[in-house]
Amino acid sequence: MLVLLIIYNCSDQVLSSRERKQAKSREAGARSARESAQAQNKWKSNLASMGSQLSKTFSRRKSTRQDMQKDSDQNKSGKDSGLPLPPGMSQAKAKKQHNLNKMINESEDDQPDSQGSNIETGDKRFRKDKGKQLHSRTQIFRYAYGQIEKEKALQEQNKDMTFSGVINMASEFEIRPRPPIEVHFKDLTLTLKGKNKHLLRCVTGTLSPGRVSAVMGPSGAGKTTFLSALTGKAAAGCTTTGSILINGKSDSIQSYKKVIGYVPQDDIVHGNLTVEENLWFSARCRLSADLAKPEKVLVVERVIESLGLQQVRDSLVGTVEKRGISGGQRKRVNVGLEMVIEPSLLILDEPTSGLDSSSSQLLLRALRREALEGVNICMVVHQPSYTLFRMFDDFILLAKGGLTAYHGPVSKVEEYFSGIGINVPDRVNPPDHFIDILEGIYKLPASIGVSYKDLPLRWMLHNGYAVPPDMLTSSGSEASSAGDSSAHGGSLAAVGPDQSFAGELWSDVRSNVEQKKDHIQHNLLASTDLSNRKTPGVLLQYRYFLGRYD
Ligand SMILES: Nc1ncnc2c1ncn2[C@@H]1O[C@H](COP(=O)(O)OP(=O)(O)OP(=O)(O)O)[C@@H](O)[C@H]1O
Repeated sequence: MLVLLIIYNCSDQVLSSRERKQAKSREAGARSARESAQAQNKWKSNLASMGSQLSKTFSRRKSTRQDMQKDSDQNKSGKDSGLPLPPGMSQAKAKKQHNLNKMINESEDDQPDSQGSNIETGDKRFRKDKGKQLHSRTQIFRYAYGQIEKEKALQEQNKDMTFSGVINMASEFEIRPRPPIEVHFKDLTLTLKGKNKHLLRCVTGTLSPGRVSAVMGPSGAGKTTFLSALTGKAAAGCTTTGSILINGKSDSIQSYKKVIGYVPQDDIVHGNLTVEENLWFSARCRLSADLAKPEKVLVVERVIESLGLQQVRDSLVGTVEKRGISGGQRKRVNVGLEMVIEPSLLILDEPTSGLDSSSSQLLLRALRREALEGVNICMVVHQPSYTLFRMFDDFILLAKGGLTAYHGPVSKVEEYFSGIGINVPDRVNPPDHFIDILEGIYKLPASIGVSYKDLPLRWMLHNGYAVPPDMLTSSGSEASSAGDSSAHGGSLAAVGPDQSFAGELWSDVRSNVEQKKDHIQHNLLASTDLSNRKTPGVLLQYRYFLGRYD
């Protein structure tokens, strides 16, 4: 008993001293990497300015060039002073030349040492050895921060680079681009079993790698349902029709679950762990098991850096009883948990809700950076500011009843709606205006001859999609029933008002039984893994769960 008490009392101290050591190594690694990056930048700029100075001087006199070379050689060997001047060179010119040579030598000295360059981004030896040379924590952190500094510089240089440009750059610098996942869905329809109620209807479109898509629409339109359908989680209790193609093949989306990140509306963080421990737990369990430790450190540090979590990395996330980090930081940790698994497809349900404008922008910038590596990102977002809205590539606007009112580039949405006579008034945020229309809050003028209930049908006809006969019979009335009824539950063919109480009860019971049955089937059916990633086994994951990170 006494021994147990001693162990219990000492365990906290052991852990905190380990954390202190870890923090020290990290700081040392980060400092060294930053100094190395600064030295490299200085060296590069010195070299560039010297290049121009040299070419000017060289072009002036050929004979001087020979002398300069001689002088430079002498300088390097330490015999630069007290020597007779070369014939034809004045004292002033010789002094200038001496300074130039000194600069060359200084900059060569400043160049990062062999160990530093050994662990820089894209170092082939390091990549081949998979980090075997890096033993100490400081070395590992130095590698990670060296890489992050380099990526930052590259990003700065290539602000306006396209996805394909980044892929080329990535291969040049040996940055791993993610295996791309393109999701194409056609006539995706989800009907609640037993109730014959549509939650999604005839949704057609494509989510492409390297793009960030925003899903918006009135409350209850089916945005969360759409995200769940994309990740293959909507099967329980629903009949799904239509097709989903992954990279052009009709494989199950579940086969790629190891490379799909899903951030639900609710928290998925562990309140009793620190921010860093949360991220490490996710990374260790879900990254490839054979990824070298320095690479894992790099992934985690990169996410901490890009989500602005440095200040709170060692803070407890917190629970209801024990207050931890702020709500906005907590949201970012939730996103970070899925970012550290290096997903190819990242689905997020309202990650910016409750965040102020600058935190939302920070988060979106971090996601845009992921997209540059080829990640396909799709997220539900509520009332984004105009600046935030313009940061998305694609826009999916859902109407009530799970129908699509628009799906295409953000840059084209206003053009499309103005084509049907709907113009965004001055100083009104376009997505807010379209959602107000779909809610029926903003009344469209009769002169344009379009009711808000017709917008999904308009979209289908505009794209030449097949329209279900019931929607065609009367352009307004059927679609309108989608809008109206969904206000009470999102149904096109919902339970009729004349249905008896017993009938309603029976359909509820049937629906519940169907949902439970599907849920069990869904959990039992194993799908073939096509993700090409081997994650740690259950036992190892359990070990990670029991211990904290090392
Ligand atoms: N399993 C289910 N059983 C019954 N109805 C469901 C089920 N899942 C979703 N719905 C209904 O489908 C409609 C769409 O729900 P969903 O959560 O997708 O809407 P949303 O657009 O994400 O809403 P919000 O913006 O308010 O979060 C809602 O009316 C909801 O009640």
